[in-house]
Amino acid sequence: MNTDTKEWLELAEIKAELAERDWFMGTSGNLSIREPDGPTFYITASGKDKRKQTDSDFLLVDLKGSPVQETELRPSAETLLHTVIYGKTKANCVLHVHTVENNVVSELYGDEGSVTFRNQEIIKATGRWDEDSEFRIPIIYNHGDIPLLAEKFNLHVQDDSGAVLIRNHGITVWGKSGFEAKRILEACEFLFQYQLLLNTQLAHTASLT
Ligand SMILES: CSCCC(=O)C(=O)COP(=O)(O)O
Ligand SMILES: [Zn+2]
Repeated sequence: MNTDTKEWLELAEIKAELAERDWFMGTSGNLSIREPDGPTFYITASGKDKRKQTDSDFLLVDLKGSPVQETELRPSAETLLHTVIYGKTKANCVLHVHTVENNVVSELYGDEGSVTFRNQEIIKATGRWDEDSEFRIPIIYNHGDIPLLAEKFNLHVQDDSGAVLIRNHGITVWGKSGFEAKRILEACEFLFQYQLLLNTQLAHTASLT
């Protein structure tokens, strides 16, 4: 496996940054980046500690998620979600992380099927620049059957950038570049932390009155 292509190095850099944030607890998370205009993408190997940097962190797969080169590595168990995005959008990077905050938000708002943010400057980081922009993140059930999960996930993939929460599991975001995908992911996690802190403060204030 060629480990010094531009895409490999970019994905390795993103992975290191997300690891620095401690967003890969318990081997969770998976990341991918598409080869330029290509039908192949690099994806994290399954089950690894993504905080570690090694020459076998990623493997190259096709749009069905099958390795295109001889390898002992297994692609991420959630590769199908990445193939859904690359198959129907012009996205070039997909990031999936489990954080306590994204899990708690997904549980709090899961019955509503989505969580919507408004009146937050950081919404601009998702590409929504109007003052009254809303940012709605769908929340889907965490089906253990990955093809079924991918089918449900597919219903929320239309644009070249976006985000979907999987209930009590994690978030998957995508963008036209690694930079955009990371920016959206960071904005989402900011909004989750804000919402949880706000809920706590409001509950505290209510308990005093
Ligand atoms: C250990 S978390 C369960 C699997 C998961 O949700 C995940 O994100 C990591 O799976 P992978 O096969 O990509 O390592
Ligand atoms: Zn996961």
